[in-house]
Amino acid sequence: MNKPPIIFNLDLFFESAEDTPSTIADNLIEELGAVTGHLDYRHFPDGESYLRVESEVNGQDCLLVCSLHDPNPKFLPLIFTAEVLRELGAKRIALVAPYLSYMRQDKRFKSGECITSRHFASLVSRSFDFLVTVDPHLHRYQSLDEIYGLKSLVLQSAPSVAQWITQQVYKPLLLGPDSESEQWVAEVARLADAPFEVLEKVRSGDLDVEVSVPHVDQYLDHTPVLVDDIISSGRTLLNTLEHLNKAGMQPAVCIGTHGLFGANAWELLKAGPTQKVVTSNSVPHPSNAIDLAPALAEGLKTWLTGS
Ligand SMILES: O=P(O)(O)OC[C@H]1O[C@@H](O)[C@H](O)[C@@H]1O
Repeated sequence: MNKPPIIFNLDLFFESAEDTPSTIADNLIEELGAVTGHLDYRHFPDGESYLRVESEVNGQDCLLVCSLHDPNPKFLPLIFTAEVLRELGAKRIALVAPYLSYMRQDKRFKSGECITSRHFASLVSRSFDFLVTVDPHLHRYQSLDEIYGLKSLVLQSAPSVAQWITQQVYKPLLLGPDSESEQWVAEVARLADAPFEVLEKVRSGDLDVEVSVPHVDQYLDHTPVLVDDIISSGRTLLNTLEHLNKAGMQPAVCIGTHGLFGANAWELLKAGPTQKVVTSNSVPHPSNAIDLAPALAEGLKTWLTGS
């Protein structure tokens, strides 16, 4: 019989005690009947990393769970862990990154800009055998294969999001804030059996976003549900909320698959004309309400039982 996979929760080293704890790794251990991997990770006085694998990994599949928000401080420890596991004889090494960072700069918009998505992908691909993620920000890329050189599995949050909406929202009207969001909102609407509209957004800077007023007259008795893949500065949702409010719609429910909540985005959104702000647990946060572990576990089972 195959030995159970070993799951290392890298998030443990990057969350302070006050933060919302990451639930994905624990839930996956349960769903997959996996074993908890133990690492000793700390910093030397000069800031360099010390890392020791305390579990026996020889011949075993190892899964590294790492929510890749705030990716820069996590990246070196992540790569060091994968490399030492390989040296210690791990059979295969998977990166479980429910939120996959560095997908948004997919083009050189101004001369000299670094297309960070490509270089991040190439670095990750050197150290891992497999990558599983949820709703990566595929805008100009059609698939991860365009930039990643390893086997990958992309899962959709739509079934889990649709289930949450069906259970929690009365008469929902699903709204995507821009054309990029159509891919998510259309699928969620289909699964939740609800109507949807996609609005128009013009972004003229990191914090400068304008969203068109939608034609919502026929939906005034519906609960608007804004669905997007990422909440970062929150500007896209805040702008949309403002317009919906002016158009006389009820306070909206906001759903972001990945809640990054930069600066004061969370406070601003909570204070805005919104009923509720909800995210998946891809990034640990008080807004987490949608568990992605069951979907990730299903995807990982296929990889674990494959050759
Ligand atoms: O407006 P913020 O929250 O900064 O950014 C999130 C938006 O930026 C896009 O790339 C995402 O798809 C989402 O619509």
